[in-house]
Amino acid sequence: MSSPQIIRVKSEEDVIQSLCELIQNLANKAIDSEDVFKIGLSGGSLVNFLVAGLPKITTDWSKWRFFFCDERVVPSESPDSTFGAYRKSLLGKVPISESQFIQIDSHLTAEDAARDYIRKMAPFFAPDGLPRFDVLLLGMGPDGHTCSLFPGHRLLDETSVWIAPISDSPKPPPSRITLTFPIINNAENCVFAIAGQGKAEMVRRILKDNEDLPAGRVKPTDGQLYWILDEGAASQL
Ligand SMILES: O=C1O[C@H](COP(=O)(O)O)[C@@H](O)[C@H](O)[C@H]1O
Repeated sequence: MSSPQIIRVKSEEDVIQSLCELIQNLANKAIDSEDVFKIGLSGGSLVNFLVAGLPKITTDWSKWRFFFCDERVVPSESPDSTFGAYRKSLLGKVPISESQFIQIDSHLTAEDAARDYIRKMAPFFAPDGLPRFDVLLLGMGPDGHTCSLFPGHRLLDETSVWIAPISDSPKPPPSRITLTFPIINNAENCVFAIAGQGKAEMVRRILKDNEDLPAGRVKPTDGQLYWILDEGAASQL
């Protein structure tokens, strides 16, 4: 793994700008070489970052395919649905359609939804080996979780499936699906974009103290890891 690139900027607006410039570069590079750009989205604060920044970038939007790093198994009309959040706030701001999102089937149990999502994802990737995303956009909760991989949870050591179900998420809603570490760490680029003092302690525990927390286990084996931090988030480094 190459060493993580830690990009320190002043404000949340600067985090959004750096993040979206980086996404633009990576997207256009992938489109030039592969004619498609495969990006994994997280929920939470990332949604607002992307809604503010993506309308400003220049790219061929028709080539983008949106996957979910994790998703809550709730109807897309629910305020807890990550797809629902992007549909409500991003569609209409950039020229993309719902069909470019690889969505979960929320009518299924988490177990079946995870299996179904693997089936939906598979045709976008080479038939042998692990899926290799161009970019995974990752969040980090104040407890150090990323995707729906929570501290101390048995899914941290899951290596047998690309996507795992979780029905006891400590953060509501309890029923979710999540990428597992073998897939996360097979991505070409993993990007954390973090703003605010509220995450400063966790950023320090991961990046400085090297504590074994879920977000700290993101270490792409043959890819690049980025942490984009504003002054607040980087204040304990
Ligand atoms: O529950 C979740 O939380 C994380 C972190 O969210 P944030 O609001 O603290 O940024 C998010 O990355 C994940 O996708 C989501 O399901």
